[in-house]
Amino acid sequence: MKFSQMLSSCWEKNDSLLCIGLDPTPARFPEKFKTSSRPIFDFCAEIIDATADLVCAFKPQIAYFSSSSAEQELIDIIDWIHTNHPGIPVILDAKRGDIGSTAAHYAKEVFERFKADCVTLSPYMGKDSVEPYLEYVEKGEFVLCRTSNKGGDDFQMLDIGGVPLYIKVAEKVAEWDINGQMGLVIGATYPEELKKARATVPELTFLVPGIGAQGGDINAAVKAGMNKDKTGLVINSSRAILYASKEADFAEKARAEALRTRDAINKARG
Ligand SMILES: O=c1ccn([C@@H]2O[C@H](COP(=O)(O)O)[C@@H](O)[C@H]2O)c(=O)[nH]1
Repeated sequence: MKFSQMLSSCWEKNDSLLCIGLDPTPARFPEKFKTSSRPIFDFCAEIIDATADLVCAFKPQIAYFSSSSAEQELIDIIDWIHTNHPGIPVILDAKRGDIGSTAAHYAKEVFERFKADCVTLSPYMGKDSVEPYLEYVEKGEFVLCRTSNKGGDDFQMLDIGGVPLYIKVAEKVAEWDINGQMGLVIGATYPEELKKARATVPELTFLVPGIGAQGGDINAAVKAGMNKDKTGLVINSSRAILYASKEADFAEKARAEALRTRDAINKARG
């Protein structure tokens, strides 16, 4: 099934725009994982099983796996989601960007080796750097547009002939997206920009990090970024859910935080 169809059906089935980010940091895991031979896999699997009915997607961040030489655990956790919670899309947050010949290998890695349904990409190297991903027509790509961090101002807010660069990126992505598979990354920390981007590209889906640990306002972000159908958003929270408790009740507390977040998003949708 196409990534866009998987996402739409999870928005509806789970009544949720919430995406849980899988950013596993072993030092923050509960005690019991100290004796596990695969702590990253075991921790993520428990979080996934406790929350799968509350989300529209899971978003593993590749650096948290590769920095611990845990690529096999990443492969296994994506397989775990597809096998045990079929239909929930996996967005691999890898922020790739390189010349076409190299991008073809990154695309093969993300879609064939890791078997993710979607990937995050940098727009900095232009159209030919994203084209190899688009050849996987069933898959999705979210392109960095207005990132959630303060340093995003350095380039994204530069005036490019009367519009900020992030708006130019939004326009370009809409132009490149001939197959309805692309979207934008826009931080919940910037509701004004969410609103302007939504007005510029009403049809694109936005991946929205920055609520939870980064302090973005859920109500403001949802109201600014949702589309005319009150969807069009994949709102990510990682640390606030994963580390809601460091005790034996971590999965239960993660579920409670996920439920609270999903409901706050839905309240804002109206
Ligand atoms: O603009 C961006 C793009 C990506 N991220 C990623 O999202 C999560 C956020 O984690 P929290 O714990 O909810 O803050 C993380 O994987 C980032 O790499 C982002 O924050 N901002």
